[in-house]
Amino acid sequence: MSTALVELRDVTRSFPGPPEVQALKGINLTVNDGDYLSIVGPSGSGKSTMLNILGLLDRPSVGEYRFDGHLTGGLDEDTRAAVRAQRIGFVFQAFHLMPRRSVLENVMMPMLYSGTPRTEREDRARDALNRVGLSHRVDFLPGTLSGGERQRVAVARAVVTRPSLILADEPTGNLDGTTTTDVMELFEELVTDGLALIIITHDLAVAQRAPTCVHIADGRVSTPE
Ligand SMILES: Nc1ncnc2c1ncn2[C@@H]1O[C@H](COP(=O)(O)OP(=O)(O)OP(=O)(O)O)[C@@H](O)[C@H]1O
Repeated sequence: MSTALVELRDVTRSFPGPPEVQALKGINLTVNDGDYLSIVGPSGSGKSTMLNILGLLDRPSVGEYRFDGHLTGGLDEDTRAAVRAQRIGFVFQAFHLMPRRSVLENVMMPMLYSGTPRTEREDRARDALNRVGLSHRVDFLPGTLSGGERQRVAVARAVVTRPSLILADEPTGNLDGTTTTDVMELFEELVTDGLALIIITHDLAVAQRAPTCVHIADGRVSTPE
């Protein structure tokens, strides 16, 4: 049996408070290479907490998180940061691009501390931008782009390190209908190439595009479909 990319086992995350909040309660989740799943649930149900744990930005209070078969609980912060930088790409609702840097520089940024020579970083960033259909925008500043273009830059930045997993938190929340479809089609091409994609969304039409939709309510997975 091949190793799962992501495995949460009985994961609970409590915030001490007071009052104490149990944001996640006994979550089990397995994600394999090339899996595509959406996470939906009401505000405050634990979606971002789960994404933070999956992205190694936070740790379970109880339970285990294995990434590519390795237990992550005992890893120090530097190792976690390295795994995050090499294996996980993040896409956010508000794009989080650096406003004073060109599109190309934004996409080169995740490789800055990887030791990759500048020429290779630039080639890879140009490839990633080509991939998202923005080769004509490399020298632009993010503020001069449309919302859909900005999110495509963010997708290029997320994939430029060739990660195994993309975590997307409301990636279409600031986009209109047509642009949402464009960005989702782009994500889905990445899944076809073997990346695993986990997307948090309030948009049911977006959620239903994924073959697996995980519903969270009050910190528990309620009805996986
Ligand atoms: N750092 C924290 N300290 C204390 N409580 C927290 C913290 N982070 C999250 N919580 C609580 O945990 C619960 C889950 O929060 P979380 O942000 O994961 O929900 P969510 O489903 O992502 O919500 P939304 O859709 O509104 O973003 C909430 O009750 C929240 O108040």
